[in-house]
Amino acid sequence: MKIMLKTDNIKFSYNKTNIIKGIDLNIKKGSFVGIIGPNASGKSTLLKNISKTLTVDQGKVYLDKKVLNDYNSMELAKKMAVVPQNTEVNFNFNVYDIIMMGRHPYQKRWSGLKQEDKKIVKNIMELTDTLKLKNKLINELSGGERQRVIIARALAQDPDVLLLDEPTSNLDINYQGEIYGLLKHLNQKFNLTIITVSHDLNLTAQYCEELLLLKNGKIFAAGNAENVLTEKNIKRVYKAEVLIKTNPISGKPFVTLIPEKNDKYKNQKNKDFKVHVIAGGGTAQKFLYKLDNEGYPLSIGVLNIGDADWQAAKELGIETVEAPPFIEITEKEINKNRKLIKKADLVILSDLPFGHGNLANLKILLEFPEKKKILFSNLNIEKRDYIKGKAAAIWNKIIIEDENVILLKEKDDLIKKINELENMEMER
Ligand SMILES: Nc1ncnc2c1ncn2[C@@H]1O[C@H](COP(=O)(O)OP(=O)(O)OP(=O)(O)O)[C@@H](O)[C@H]1O
Repeated sequence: MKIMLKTDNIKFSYNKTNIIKGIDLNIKKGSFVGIIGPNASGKSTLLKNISKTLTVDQGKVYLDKKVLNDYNSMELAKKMAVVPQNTEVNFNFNVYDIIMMGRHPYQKRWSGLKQEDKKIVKNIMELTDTLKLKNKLINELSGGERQRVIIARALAQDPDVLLLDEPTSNLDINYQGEIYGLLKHLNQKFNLTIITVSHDLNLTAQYCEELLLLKNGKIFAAGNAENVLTEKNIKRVYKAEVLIKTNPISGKPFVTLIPEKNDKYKNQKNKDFKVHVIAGGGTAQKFLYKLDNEGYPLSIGVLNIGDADWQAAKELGIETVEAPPFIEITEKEINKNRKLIKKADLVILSDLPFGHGNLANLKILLEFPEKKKILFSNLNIEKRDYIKGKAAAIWNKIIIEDENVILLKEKDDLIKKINELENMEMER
């Protein structure tokens, strides 16, 4: 496939500070590439290097096989258009005139606007939803409106390559989707090569077929969204803890920040009282967040993968024994759970329903009569027993015979109760 833009080991410094530290790009014609990376990793500088806004110190940039520096400005403007990060315009022209400026490389000196230019601009204004702004002055527009006008002006250049630096940073959620939808449309219909810089990992994952993850002036990872947007890569590059799920509609990765793990200002209590939770079906998710927030070291199991409690445990980074859904928990998983219970100072049994698949999660409590336990008793066990009284029989045995059981009706009382137990433990 034809290479539209290529760089060979390019380097660039601002005042002797090396910013771009050797980058090789091979961008195919008609591709849609997203450059991502943390603040100051060099994304905008790279974009400026490949658009001749800044000339590289070392290495070469080729646009359609020709060295970038050999293009004159008019030739380059017909081939490549740039939507910069800062879309402020110095002169207060109206929207129509601003977009028409994009036709400038095609106009001969002294010849006025051609019918064709007018037609192209009108089409682009329709595509970008800027027609209604036609007579407004550019400096009277909102940030988002101005951004769409600047994108329209770039499209009016009818380029082969479109470079955009954070094209949706000023846009509301509706226009974010619309602009990326428009870019995808132009990419697919007209084979326009598009390179965007963005901080929006999810929009990039959704629309760009290739991602370049920059770290400190170098490419850290490149490829499709599934390979680039991994929890490990994001932790290494952004130093952020995220959870990557799959967008159920597009099948693309979806990145969620885990606030609890990234909050430097959070009161880190780091208690020394270990709590193991047995739950399922989303019966524990609320109190898991509360316990984590209180600083209790937590473990949980055995949970079905995909269950709401499993999701919460993952988000909080809790040590979890997990099992595939719809099949009975195996001896191996039970054993892992056993080990975690052994290490815990307290076990909490949530008011989960029991079936054949998870009965082992209840039975295991019989093995630990000496361990402090909190059992939620608000929901009658008979109502949660889907195996003809088997679960109820075990539950009743535990609450009758086990002296370390505390029955709790209200989940809201949980923290208070645990604090009491923790204090008793410390006094011993
Ligand atoms: N004109 C300049 N003069 C000197 N240093 C600059 C200049 N422009 C950028 N830098 C520095 O170069 C580094 C890379 O900046 P750049 O704007 O390329 O990063 P970025 O990845 O686009 O960041 P952001 O995500 O914050 O927009 C930063 O440390 C920045 O301070």
